[in-house]
Amino acid sequence: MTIQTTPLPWDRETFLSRLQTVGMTRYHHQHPFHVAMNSGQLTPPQIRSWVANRFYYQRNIPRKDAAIIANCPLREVRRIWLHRVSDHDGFREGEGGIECWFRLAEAVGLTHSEVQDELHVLPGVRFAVDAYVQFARTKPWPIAIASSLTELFAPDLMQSRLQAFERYYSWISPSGLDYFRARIVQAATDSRQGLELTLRYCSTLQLQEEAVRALGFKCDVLWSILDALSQTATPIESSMQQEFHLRT
Ligand SMILES: O=C(O)c1cc(C(=O)O)c2c(n1)C(=O)C(=O)c1cc(C(=O)O)[nH]c1-2
Repeated sequence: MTIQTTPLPWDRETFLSRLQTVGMTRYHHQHPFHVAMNSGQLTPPQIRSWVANRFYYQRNIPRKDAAIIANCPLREVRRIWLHRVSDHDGFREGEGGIECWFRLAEAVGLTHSEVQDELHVLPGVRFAVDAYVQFARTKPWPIAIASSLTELFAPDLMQSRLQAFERYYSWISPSGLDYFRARIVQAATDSRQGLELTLRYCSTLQLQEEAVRALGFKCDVLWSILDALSQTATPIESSMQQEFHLRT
């Protein structure tokens, strides 16, 4: 008779280091689009395109977080997660991260309505973001929480983005960058909470391995957004080019 033994879960340090390895090797800070952006090489139309497309990500984050809350039967976890929805949506008109993103959009020369109506959102960006929301709707909530852990790596990237924008893209009004200033602090809190929940509730080896895969999946989501932006001559670029050709 063979006795089936359940493999032991990783200890906390091993689990943490597996998660960190995924982030360090696959996070979108290394994508050529980000490297070009943070070294001042993007044109105004490319910046506009990034802002208009990233808006689609921003507006879907609270839907993703609401899906996690809906799937989680533990009120102590829901209590921790709930602020993420209002951080982005605000408590009233004119507040919250999405509103800040609209201000960034206006600062780079986009109108409120073209952003709101998603006029410039690329198919690849839509597919990637929708996949993230669907992932949160359909996966066990601790796994969906683990997929948010890219945020562990976001504050450093946002800090260098902020410096790059102030240095290379001075045509953008500094008040347009408030989203990043606020988010550097929020992302640090969010990722700390997400990490504690992941380490506590992904308590079997199977869940731990799935959490590491979830983080890889999320890196792919963010990477695909930038791939789509890199490979497409966007409507924003085309209209700007037409304007340019008319003037010259
Ligand atoms: O600009 C960025 O590079 C970046 C990255 C990430 C991330 O790593 O997931 C987020 C954000 N920004 C962000 O603004 C944000 O609100 C956010 C929420 C989440 C999430 O998965 O719950 N990630 C991110």
